[in-house]
Amino acid sequence: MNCYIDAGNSRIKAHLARRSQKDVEPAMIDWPPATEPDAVGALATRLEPLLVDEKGRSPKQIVLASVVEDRRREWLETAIAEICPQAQCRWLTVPRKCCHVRVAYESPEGLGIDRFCAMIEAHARHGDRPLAVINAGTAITLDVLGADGQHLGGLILPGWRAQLEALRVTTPALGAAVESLETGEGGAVSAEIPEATRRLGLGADTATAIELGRHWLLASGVNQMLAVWQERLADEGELLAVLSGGDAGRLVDLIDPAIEQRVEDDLVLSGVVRLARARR
Ligand SMILES: Nc1ncnc2c1ncn2[C@@H]1O[C@H](COP(=O)(O)OP(=O)(O)OP(=O)(O)O)[C@@H](O)[C@H]1O
Ligand SMILES: CC(C)(CO)[C@@H](O)C(=O)NCCC(=O)O
Repeated sequence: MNCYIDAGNSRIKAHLARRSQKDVEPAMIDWPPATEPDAVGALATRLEPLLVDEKGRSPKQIVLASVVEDRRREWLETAIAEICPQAQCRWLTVPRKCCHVRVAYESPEGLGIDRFCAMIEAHARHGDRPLAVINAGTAITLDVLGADGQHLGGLILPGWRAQLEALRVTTPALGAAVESLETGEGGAVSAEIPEATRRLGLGADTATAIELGRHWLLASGVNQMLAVWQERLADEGELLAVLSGGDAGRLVDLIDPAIEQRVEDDLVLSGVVRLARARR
């Protein structure tokens, strides 16, 4: 039995699998807060149900794809060693080329492993046409692939929560409005925006102005980028936008219906499994 882990900045996703298993069934946990005095212990408690199955069996090999800083990487390594000391950990790195995808970065190791895994999985699923692979996580990344698997490069944008966090830190006087959006009342604010206001795109109170601001920032950036690359790659076929990540459902609502689009929730973790099993 192997375990595949996608360690993102907000959450950790894991899939416990037998070698022959095809479907990826992700389980998800949050990182312990930075203020947690026993971060490793707290992480091990959260992680154990993901690593040990109902019969008490744990994996022989744990394959990890991580985009977090060294400190949380060490927490993860130590927590895993506590839960299943016999398991061998294998940290994936980005190769120049694998699974028919060739990385645009001059130094492939500089590219996020989550972006690479999402690209190889999207290309394996839809590789006969150009793709925009969009990962709407803590950061939103958007990578363009030619129909032949050549990565043409990408964009990194602050994600939904990160945009609020930036305003909270840099403009403290907006704190109350930001907090109303962050604490879930934000969901209510955004749900209560009347359809006409949504289309006009202007807020007449601070929380709505912030909510519509991030709506339009992402909608205009992403749609403009998709329109440009749809046109540039027209000779290779119609561009398909493949979305994954915690905010994929929100982002897909903002994408121009003229662009073909699909939400595929398990994209990164499936790509982790694909990369781990690939012959290189
Ligand atoms: N329960 C939740 N916990 C954390 N984030 C959530 C939750 N529900 C929705 N989200 C949204 O999902 C986003 C995180 O998505 P995801 O879990 O895919 O990111 P990640 O893989 O941890 O981050 P990244 O890969 O960008 O480092 C958050 O920015 C937030 O807006
Ligand atoms: C951009 C994020 C944070 C998105 O998860 C991750 O892919 C990452 O840390 N990337 C490294 C930098 C890069 O991809 O250029």
